[in-house]
Amino acid sequence: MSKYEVLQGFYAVHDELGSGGFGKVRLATHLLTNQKVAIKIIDKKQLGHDLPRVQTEMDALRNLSHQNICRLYHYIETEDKFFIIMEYCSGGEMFDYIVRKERLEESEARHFFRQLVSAIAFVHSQGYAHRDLKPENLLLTEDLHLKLIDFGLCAKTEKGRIDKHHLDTCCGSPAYAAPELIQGLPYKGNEADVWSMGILLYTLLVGALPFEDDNMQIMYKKIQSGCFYEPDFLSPLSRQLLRSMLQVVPERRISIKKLLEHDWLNLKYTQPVKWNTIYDKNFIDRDVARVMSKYYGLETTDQMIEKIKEWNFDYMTSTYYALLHRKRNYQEIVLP
Ligand SMILES: CN(C)C[C@H]1CC[C@H](N2C(=O)N(C)Cc3cnc4ccc(-c5cc(Cl)c(O)c(Cl)c5)nc4c32)CC1
Repeated sequence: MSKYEVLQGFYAVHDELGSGGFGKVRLATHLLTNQKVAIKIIDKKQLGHDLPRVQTEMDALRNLSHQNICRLYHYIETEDKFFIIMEYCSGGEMFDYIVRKERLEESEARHFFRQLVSAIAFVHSQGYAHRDLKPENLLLTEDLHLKLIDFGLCAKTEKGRIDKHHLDTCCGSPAYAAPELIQGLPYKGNEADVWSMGILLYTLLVGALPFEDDNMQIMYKKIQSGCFYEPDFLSPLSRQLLRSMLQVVPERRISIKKLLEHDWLNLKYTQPVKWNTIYDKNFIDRDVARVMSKYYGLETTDQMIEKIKEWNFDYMTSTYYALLHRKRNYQEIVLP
């Protein structure tokens, strides 16, 4: 008997994939399609004053539909819990991938970094900042596509409102946190994200952190200095990019717009980074809608399409996405 009544008949819950301050993430099966999903289960009692972080993450996940952001399928709130059902990323954490390979060739680092820049450029274009970028929050799919997760600390940078955050939440991990952020100075989420991306690029290319020390105070000093070791194997272009991202003074730091045009990012690529979403909320896959219309007993496929377009993030939304995922993986799309 699964502990979670509300999931009965919709999902079969399996082992834990991992946990964090919020609760736990479990592997599950979407029963109608037999597709794997990940379910983030949050216990309201455990959260206490952190409850708004769930609302923040939900708003972000609802609005940020992008090929390099973990997809929200379904959202259930009960009296004492939240259930956030999302696409399952079977490739695991980017962190483990780097550790296994020690460090990546520049071409492979570029393959992943272009996808991260795409996700963050999109997040910023929608008026958000992630604010907790680190390898643990980058997952991989079976075909090595990068998926950004964990928007619990993200912030809406309202257009026009000066996005000056104070250290309201001890944002992310200090090793990836921008100097202005750890000094508790007012900072801009977008600029802090660019710094964290610089740290991430360094870990991809070097297999180590640019600023590290067991003693937190010494690590902070290293971050404020902005001086980091550049191994000989780094190409001049990659060093130039790292230095432009790891600028201590935020105003001198490269912008995401300039980053998209940077030569290192576009080396050997004919196309610039496609940072806008390739998903179209108004385009519904007809094959999937047809199969669903039969199951939901609707007269026509078009009726089903109109229902799906409501995007209620209910079981219908998750059935649509689960079937779409099957189709994209060349499996037939059938419902019992
Ligand atoms: C270390 N963190 C604080 C939590 C950890 C929990 C397991 C999770 N995971 C893993 O660690 N695998 C190894 C497998 C895995 C597979 N698919 C996943 C799909 C989504 C998510 C996910 C997790 C969280 Cl906390 C989110 O906010 C969002 Cl939007 C998405 N995590 C997944 C996930 C990675 C993060």
